[in-house]
Amino acid sequence: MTPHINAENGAFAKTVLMPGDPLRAKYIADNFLENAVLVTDVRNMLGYTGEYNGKKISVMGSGMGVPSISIYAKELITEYGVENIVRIGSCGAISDKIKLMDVVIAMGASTDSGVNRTRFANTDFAMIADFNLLKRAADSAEKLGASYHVGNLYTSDLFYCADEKRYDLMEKYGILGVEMEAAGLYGVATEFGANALAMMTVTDHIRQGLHLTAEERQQTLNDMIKLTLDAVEELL
Ligand SMILES: O=P(O)(O)O[C@H]1O[C@H](CO)[C@@H](O)[C@H]1O
Ligand SMILES: O=c1cc[nH]c(=O)[nH]1
Repeated sequence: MTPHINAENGAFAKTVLMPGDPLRAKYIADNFLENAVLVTDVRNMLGYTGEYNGKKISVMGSGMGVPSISIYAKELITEYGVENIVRIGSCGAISDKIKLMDVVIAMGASTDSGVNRTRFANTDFAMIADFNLLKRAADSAEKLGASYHVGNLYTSDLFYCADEKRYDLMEKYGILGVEMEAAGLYGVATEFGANALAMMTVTDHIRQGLHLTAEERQQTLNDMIKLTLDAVEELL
């Protein structure tokens, strides 16, 4: 057990899906996994292990922001032997080329967070996804006919960012979506030798001021969960 995870040794599968919201972890366990059991609940950061088509898989909330996901991802890898972590989250789009409900697969994650510079001698380490997970996710999106984009994400420390110019710069540099954890997850996975991928559905359009309805959120969430489970099934 760790300060933040009260699961027994061996309680997690080698592949863990990580939504930000712990209730989304419960939703996935209840609706998409078989024989799911709660394995950790410290601070209500719920984690479950169950089966997908008879193969062991876990799902656990990460909380919001780089510090939160960094704690859980690090402990899962070093204390529970987790090998693959796939973040399934939401993001805001900037470019008009990206639409609400599209899926964004983060080949790389740019960030204003300082953690990766802290890690890498105050220089810039390119935070990238594991290629095998990335390819599987893109193949799964293709197979399911999802509207998806693969490229650079922006992980922000601020959800409420007053600097509008920052979005101009992001658009110019081809950022597909803004969220708050991927660069942290990629940093932890790189440091501790695991594989990571972040996939988001576009729930908000920052420029256009658009947001999904509750019903649309549920639909995109279900689609992304299915896409992700199919993408990782062969690795379970
Ligand atoms: O929907 P999740 O996975 O929580 O992701 C996004 O939503 C939260 C902000 O509302 C941040 O965690 C951001 O990254
Ligand atoms: O971090 C986030 C997540 C969803 N939507 C946003 O605009 N930002």
